Amino acid sequence: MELLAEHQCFDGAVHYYRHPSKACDAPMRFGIYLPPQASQGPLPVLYYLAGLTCTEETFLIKGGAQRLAAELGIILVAPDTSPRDTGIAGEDTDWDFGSGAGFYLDASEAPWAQHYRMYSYVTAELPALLAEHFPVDPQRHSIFGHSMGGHGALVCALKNPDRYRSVSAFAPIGAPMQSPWGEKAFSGYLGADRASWRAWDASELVREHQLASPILIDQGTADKFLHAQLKPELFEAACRESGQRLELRLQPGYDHSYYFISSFMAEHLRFHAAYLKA
Ligand SMILES: N[C@@H](CCC(=O)N[C@@H](CSC=O)C(=O)NCC(=O)O)C(=O)O
Repeated sequence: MELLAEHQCFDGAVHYYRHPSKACDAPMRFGIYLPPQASQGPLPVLYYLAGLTCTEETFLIKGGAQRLAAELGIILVAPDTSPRDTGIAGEDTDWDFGSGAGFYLDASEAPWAQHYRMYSYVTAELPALLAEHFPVDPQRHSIFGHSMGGHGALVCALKNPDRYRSVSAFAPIGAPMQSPWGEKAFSGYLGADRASWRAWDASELVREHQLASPILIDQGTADKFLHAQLKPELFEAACRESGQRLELRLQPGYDHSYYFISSFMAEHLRFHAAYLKA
């Protein structure tokens, strides 16, 4: 692992690393916030999956989570949103597909399948790497995210009900099979057979697997992507039908930005802390 940058922050530190990833067959980057308590022993970990166009820096710069993470003694981990510079033709052409848009799934379609394996990276390779190098408690992991990453967090949790203690999301894509962003990504990464897409759509997965803890979602009502892309009502309906407990909070006047995310960050951290400390 190569340390790219280190910044002291609320008596702890933000570090950025690059490392060779087996899952993605490419170098990957991630950021980590180590609160001051990290010098004293294993701590719980909260993963944050960022949205389209973001990097491993976006959440740690704009999310406003470190002050409370330092108080609560929680390690924050923010992976990049895709592999980069893989050499795949067209990788950097669109902002909503390819670089910065890995969708936290394992692609099955050439040429993406070799490198675009963000699900395996986030749920298996990265936790193993963290366990080797940082004082993380392997029994206490939770996950949250925004937009594409909010959906990714839901998928990671729903596919691994025993691995994550809690999941929450800011303005997640609620049902990617019924969203232009999702249809574009799934067509490219998974191919034309829509039946295979269901394994990567949270509104489908929640019909098969329910979580012991309730899911928390915040959604701004002034979000320009709300009606065309995010459609939280579809995820809400799937949760209702399957019996999954969900708290979907519509926040009047808030948009899709980190001004919205940072406004509710403390509530999400406290939500996760309740499960991580138990
Ligand atoms: N380029 C786009 C806007 C891209 C955008 O809004 N990205 C969001 C995530 S969207 C869903 O995954 C984001 O978090 N951006 C980073 C930020 O700092 O706000 C457009 O033209 O609309």
